[in-house]
Amino acid sequence: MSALEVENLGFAYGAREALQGVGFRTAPGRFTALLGPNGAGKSTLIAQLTRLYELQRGDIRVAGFSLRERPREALRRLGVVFQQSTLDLDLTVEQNLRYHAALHGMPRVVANERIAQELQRQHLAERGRSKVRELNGGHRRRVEIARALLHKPSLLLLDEASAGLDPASRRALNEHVRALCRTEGMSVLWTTHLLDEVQADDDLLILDRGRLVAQGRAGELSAPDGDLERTFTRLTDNPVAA
Ligand SMILES: Nc1ncnc2c1ncn2[C@@H]1O[C@H](COP(=O)(O)OP(=O)(O)OP(=O)(O)O)[C@@H](O)[C@H]1O
Repeated sequence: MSALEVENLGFAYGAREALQGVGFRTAPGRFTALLGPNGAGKSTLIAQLTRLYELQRGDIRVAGFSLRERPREALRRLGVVFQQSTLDLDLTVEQNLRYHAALHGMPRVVANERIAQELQRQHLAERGRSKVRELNGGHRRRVEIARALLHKPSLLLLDEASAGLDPASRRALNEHVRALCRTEGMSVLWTTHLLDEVQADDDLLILDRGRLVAQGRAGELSAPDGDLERTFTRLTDNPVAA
């Protein structure tokens, strides 16, 4: 079964078409990059995936559950790290995670166990008692990943998760999430407008002006010369983002 299936998705803001006939599947245990220049429709797609916006045309399935027919089951299998951080800077890492677990009705004993496991997995075990304000940007993002994974979703969605980080932290975060796929079999959808966050072995989706213009293994899409930047520019008519 696919980790995520998007079927003939269409969305318009009034008369303005933001997504048209978008369809793809992502494989379990894989790092899938959704790449597109500004305005391509990435945020609109994410907003529908997370049910911030109602679906207009088409459907989305998470681990086989349709967002139209079984929205609760679908959302339960989805963990999301949004572009804008929603951590409370004046609470500790553990307090932030406990608060989230309580909001989701997780019994306290279960929550404490899951929090300890997740902090370990995100290499943050020593930072549980630190205030979020004391952490650097990369660590804060990893706290958000821990939080997104508390309810054990099968798909982790990261929306421009590296935005605002310096280049070294950006690379480290990207590597960290790849390692979750490799060693833990996590399915990931990573949206970005930055080509250097894509590697040859990734499954790649390229979105441009509301349409999916390419999908496949990144290394194959950039053949014959292996130059993904040239492929991206050709497909989207867009000079590459810095
Ligand atoms: N609230 C809105 N009202 C009208 N048009 C919108 C609205 N939000 C987005 N759009 C338009 O829909 C299209 C897709 O925008 P969207 O924000 O989904 O793209 P994006 O790929 O996420 O870009 P960015 O990285 O800049 O956020 C763009 O043409 C945008 O101008």
